[in-house]
Amino acid sequence: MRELPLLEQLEDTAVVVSVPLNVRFRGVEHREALLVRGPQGWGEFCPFLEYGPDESARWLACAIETAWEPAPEARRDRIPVNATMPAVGPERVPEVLGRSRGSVREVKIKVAEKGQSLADDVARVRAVRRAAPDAVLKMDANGGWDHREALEALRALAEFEPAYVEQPVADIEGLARLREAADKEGLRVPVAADESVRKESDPLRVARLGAADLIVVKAAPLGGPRNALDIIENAGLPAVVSSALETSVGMYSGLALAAALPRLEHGCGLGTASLLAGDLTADPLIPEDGCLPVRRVSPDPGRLDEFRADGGRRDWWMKRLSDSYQRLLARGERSGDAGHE
Ligand SMILES: O=C(O)CCC(=O)C1=CC=C[C@@H](O)[C@@H]1C(=O)O
Ligand SMILES: [Mg+2]
Repeated sequence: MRELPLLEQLEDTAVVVSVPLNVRFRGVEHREALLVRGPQGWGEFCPFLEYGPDESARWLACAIETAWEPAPEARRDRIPVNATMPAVGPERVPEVLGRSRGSVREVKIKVAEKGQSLADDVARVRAVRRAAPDAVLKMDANGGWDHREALEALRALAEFEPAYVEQPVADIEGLARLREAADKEGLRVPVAADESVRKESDPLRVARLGAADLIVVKAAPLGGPRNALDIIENAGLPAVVSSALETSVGMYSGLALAAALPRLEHGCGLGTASLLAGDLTADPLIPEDGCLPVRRVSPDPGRLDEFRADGGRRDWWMKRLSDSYQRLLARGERSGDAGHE
């Protein structure tokens, strides 16, 4: 980043919102976020509530980049996306898929949810196959299996010919070991790394250790689109851009990243605005025929009021903003009045 805006500039424009989801996703039922406004438009600072200041600082760098700096040069203006299927029962699958408009070309299905079994996963995947017979399927275990469970799951899921399984086990060495074991069995299921890229101090370790066939990249946890582009280039692996469950306003950082990528081999996980029961705009980024347009979204003032979080939640987010800002300064980012008009 060139220069950070002053903390006061961020605080002056900050609006804290809490938007309900229409289906529980990774334990979240309300998505909280702090929006800031810079010379380029709005940015969304929305680390999940349990994240500490070091991790959150990268999300703030992304919000600032999005609001204060022009997007990296775009190579496309429409992004193919996957529908995202939370760990719901099979009976809810048609309803969730129905929230995307038109045909759905790819579906990413959550598996390995705490308290559920492999049979639950297979039933959900089968229901998706039934509802979208021609769609490419992929699964995301969020590191929820151990080695033995993951191998068993890959065997059970192979019949659906997944494009990949995301983060089947939690750690990088485990991913490498699983790939080797799957290969020995002749299981042709590619492995993607997500948490092993965005939560590691060294996002390139996965690539160095040959622990994944591809990487999942998210603009916010990786410190913004430009940093994410550098990581992808240095990793030398195919990349899938995915959301961090932003509102349609924050989704722009992921769209800008996906638009700038030299190669885009898979649908991106940027269709998650359809998991929100409300959004900050009347024209949300809902996929149509498996694609999203690359466009910035400004919040509607009425909707900002509708979803505004006040009192204790606002105080909590303002403190988080300041803590994360201090971390960015401590990392050597310079503050100035960048972009001050
Ligand atoms: O990739 C997608 O289809 C949607 C985004 C998505 O799955 C996620 C968004 C935010 C937090 C993560 O737990 C989750 C993921 O693990 O990829
Ligand atoms: Mg994931």
